[in-house]
Amino acid sequence: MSELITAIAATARPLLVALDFDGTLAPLQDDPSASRIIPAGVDVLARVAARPDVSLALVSGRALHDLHALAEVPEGTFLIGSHGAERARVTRFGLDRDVVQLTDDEADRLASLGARAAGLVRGKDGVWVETKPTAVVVHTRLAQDEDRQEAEAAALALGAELGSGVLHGKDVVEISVLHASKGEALAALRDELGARSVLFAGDDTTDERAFEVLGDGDVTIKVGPGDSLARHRVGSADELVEALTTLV
Ligand SMILES: O=P(O)(O)OC[C@H]1O[C@H](O[C@H]2O[C@H](CO)[C@@H](O)[C@H](O)[C@H]2O)[C@H](O)[C@@H](O)[C@@H]1O
Repeated sequence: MSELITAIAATARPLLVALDFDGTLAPLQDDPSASRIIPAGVDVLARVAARPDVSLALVSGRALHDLHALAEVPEGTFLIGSHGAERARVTRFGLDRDVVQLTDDEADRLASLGARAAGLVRGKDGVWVETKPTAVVVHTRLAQDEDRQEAEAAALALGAELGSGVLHGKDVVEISVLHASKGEALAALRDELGARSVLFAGDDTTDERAFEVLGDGDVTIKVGPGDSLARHRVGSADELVEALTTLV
């Protein structure tokens, strides 16, 4: 932890603090609608965002409207949703957002994906489908091993057939009709803001795309166990929030 705190203190300014949501700020839940940022996180993010030399962003796989509803972040926060396919900024009047426009082919494939995914989960206990503006997600957190393996294999095959991008995260297979990644979205936001350094924290394999685009002067933090390109590691959302207090 002390190495991480030293690295955070040494970041060049302006600094972009970009954080994943599920598993990073909000402990994982069986029901995604029950996810909440930990209370200490709400407070520290408000204080981080108030710093004149720091910008705050959440970079999530969540659909943007979902992320906005769950993340209690202050005005000015950038929200990147659907793994980079959606983007907005929080204002006092609501979200200032870029609306995703699907082509006819993408819209048709999304509709087919929804129908085919619904078919592949039928009869499998604990497997269900979440739909997003650019993707469908097959969730397997509550399934027993056999149903989980079958559902994930079928979802990956469906993704190869109809998707433009497939991500295999924690108990989810996400099939998108757009090419998007947290890495591309984070690099674009960094350029736009002219940030001299970036702090990014994430817990899942999908966050590795963001770690990939960061360099020596940046701070990369893996939350929890698992292989990672990140230089630093914390055990939980509480530890991450504790480290972020260094900024304020
Ligand atoms: O990029 P993230 O902010 O980590 O979002 C990734 C996915 O998060 C949600 O699923 C994950 O969290 C759920 C609630 O804790 C959990 O039940 C599920 O197993 C996790 O994979 C969300 O439902 C997905 O749409 C996001 O893409």
